[in-house]
Amino acid sequence: MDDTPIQQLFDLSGRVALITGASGWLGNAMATALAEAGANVVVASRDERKADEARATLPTYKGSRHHAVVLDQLDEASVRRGFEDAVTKAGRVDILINNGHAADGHDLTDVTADQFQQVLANATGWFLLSRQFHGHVVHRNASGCIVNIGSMYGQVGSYPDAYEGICAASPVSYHTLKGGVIHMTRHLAVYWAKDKVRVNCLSPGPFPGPGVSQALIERLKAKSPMGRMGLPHELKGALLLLASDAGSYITGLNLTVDGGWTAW
Ligand SMILES: NC(=O)C1=CN([C@@H]2O[C@H](COP(=O)(O)OP(=O)(O)OC[C@H]3O[C@@H](n4cnc5c(N)ncnc54)[C@H](O)[C@@H]3O)[C@@H](O)[C@H]2O)C=CC1
Ligand SMILES: O=C(O)C(=O)C[C@H](O)C(=O)CO
Repeated sequence: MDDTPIQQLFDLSGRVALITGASGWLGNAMATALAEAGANVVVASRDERKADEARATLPTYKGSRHHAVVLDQLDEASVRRGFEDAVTKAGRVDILINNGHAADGHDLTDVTADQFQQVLANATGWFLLSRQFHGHVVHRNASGCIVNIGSMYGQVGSYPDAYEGICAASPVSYHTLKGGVIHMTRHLAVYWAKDKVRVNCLSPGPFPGPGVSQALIERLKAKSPMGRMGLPHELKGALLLLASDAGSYITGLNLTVDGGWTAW
């Protein structure tokens, strides 16, 4: 019986966490959660300046140090270089958060094959980064964990009139991507469990950022059992459960944080 006190189970002191898209709306909150739990955070972004700005906002505890690397998940060479750069700067990587994404604005009627493929390519990038991370952990004979950021829209479709008259409907390519990411999580979890690499998915519900119109927020609120939108800090607890020793026996899970959206 391990009698580690509960406070220490969530403690990430001394660990290194790499997070993609950390300059974004939810990425910044999740990077902050990792830093607040004591981790050394490596902020990855396509843009060097944005990565460094996001790094500079993170709190430090007990001598933790944060770093910034450039990584475009749609470019295989950039994924490889970005990960190597993270290892060079931080010494190693223990936790990988696949969070970055860019969806197209097109729906069923007008999306082209190239646009659709481009969105699905985000899953390829997450897979390549995960595979490199897995190799790194195995090479060090260590343990590690991956958290993929899914979506409620990887589990349920959006209702057809949700966006009508307000903006383009939630894109079909994005829904396909997120469903794929949730299932890739399960597949990698099963294969890599023996290598002490846990793989889980954290799927947010509606967490509209500053650019989302009030009209759409009202529509989404009307559908949400809790009657309100999620706030970025409300992902922190779930992220730390999956990324810390508190979740040591959890792998292959899709943990949904959606105010009840997918419950009905
Ligand atoms: N905001 C929401 O309501 C929800 C968000 N999510 C998921 O949460 C994650 C974060 O979303 P938000 O913070 O809202 O989005 P955001 O647009 O604010 O941030 C996304 C970040 O990903 C980065 N990114 C885009 N393409 C990239 C690439 N090729 N390589 C590396 N980084 C790239 C962007 O630069 C940006 O920093 C995404 O995976 C999204 O699908 C899921 C459900 C709901
Ligand atoms: O990005 C997702 O996945 C969403 O669930 C999107 C939000 O619900 C939304 O449309 C408001 O940001």
